[in-house]
Amino acid sequence: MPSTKSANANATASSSSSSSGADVPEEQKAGWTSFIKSLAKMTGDLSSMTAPPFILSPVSLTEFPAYWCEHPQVFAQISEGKDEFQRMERVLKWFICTLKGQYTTRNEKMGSEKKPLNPVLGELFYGVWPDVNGRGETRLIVEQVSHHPPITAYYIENKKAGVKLQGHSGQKTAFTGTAINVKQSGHAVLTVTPKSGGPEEKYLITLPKLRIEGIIWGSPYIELTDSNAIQASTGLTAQIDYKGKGYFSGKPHSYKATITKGSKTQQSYEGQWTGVSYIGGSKGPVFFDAHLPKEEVTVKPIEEQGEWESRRLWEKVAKGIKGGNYDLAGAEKSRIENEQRQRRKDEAAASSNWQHVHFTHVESDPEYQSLSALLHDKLTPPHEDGYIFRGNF
Ligand SMILES: CC(C)CCC[C@@H](C)[C@H]1CC[C@H]2[C@@H]3CC=C4C[C@@H](O)CC[C@]4(C)[C@H]3CC[C@]12C
Repeated sequence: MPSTKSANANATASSSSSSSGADVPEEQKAGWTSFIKSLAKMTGDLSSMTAPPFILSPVSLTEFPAYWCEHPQVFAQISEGKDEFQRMERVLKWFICTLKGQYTTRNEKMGSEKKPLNPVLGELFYGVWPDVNGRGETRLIVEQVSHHPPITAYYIENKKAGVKLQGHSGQKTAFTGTAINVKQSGHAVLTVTPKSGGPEEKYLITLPKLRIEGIIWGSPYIELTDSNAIQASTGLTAQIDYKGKGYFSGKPHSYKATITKGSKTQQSYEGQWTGVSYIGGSKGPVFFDAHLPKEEVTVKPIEEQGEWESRRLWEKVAKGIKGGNYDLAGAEKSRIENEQRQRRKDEAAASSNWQHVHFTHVESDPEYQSLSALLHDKLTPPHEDGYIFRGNF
């Protein structure tokens, strides 16, 4: 049984800190225990739950879409693939290269997975990766398009390279007693204009499931589970299957991927998304090495940001969390939340709605609809909401 196996592997990995809450500061142990108890009663959205200070991150979820482009070179080079297979392989490589940043950065920077700041409706995040060696400038636009449930929409474009990504993301969470299962909602569509000529290509990217382990010890980390897919308008499909410690290789953060056309397998890949992966089997040529240095997004100084921009909006809360001044952090957070509640009341009274700045909501995303039809996958619903970028940089 897969579940037993992963639970055992995890227990072994953490045997040095076997007593519950071992990594929790002494004075926050009671708070951690009651947080775990409240997880059991959670109904799918833990973003608004109160958690003890040691587990709080000073970074808002609106910053997370930047993880899609911390290797801007790999992103830009997708359009230089010579044929549809090469371009799909480059899309897969780019997707795999984002995973380490997306799912392990907080552990690396802050010692464990943390609870991000829960964005307010209308929160914005802008960033850029400069043009280096003529690869072109890459721009990022993020907007929080829903607060309940939280949904973040984003748009990333390198005009010169002819590569752009539009997507949105939300999460449904469930507590198993020892781990948090996270199902991601939303999807992304990558549009590529091949440098070799020919029509624009679209790639639908579905999102993997997460399991947050290490909760009991107070040192959460993410393992990816199940699978996700990349479906190209050219008919090529990539499927990525994830396994933790003890499955494909005995190593955590492992994956296997295949590129297929119809029922024909074109190529397979395997390895660790946090390390090295190989073409064919584990003895094949290197496909991707995750030790490649990443480039963090460049953001305007806070003084030059507008009041809805994430780092300016959360400035004092972040300062409080970073400096251990949790009273300040708490007071500022309440001030922001009260202000939001008042806005919603005023809107209701005026029968008006909050207007998105950069995205238009559609009930069924037409690109999703046509690409998911090619994917022949029972787990992928035929329709999903879309947040379409209006083109206003
Ligand atoms: C750490 C424990 C106690 C609290 C858990 C907080 C939850 C809300 C956090 C922990 C890890 C977070 C995820 C980490 C990485 C990503 C990938 C990104 O592309 C979309 C958001 C998403 C999917 C985050 C959603 C929120 C998340 C699930």
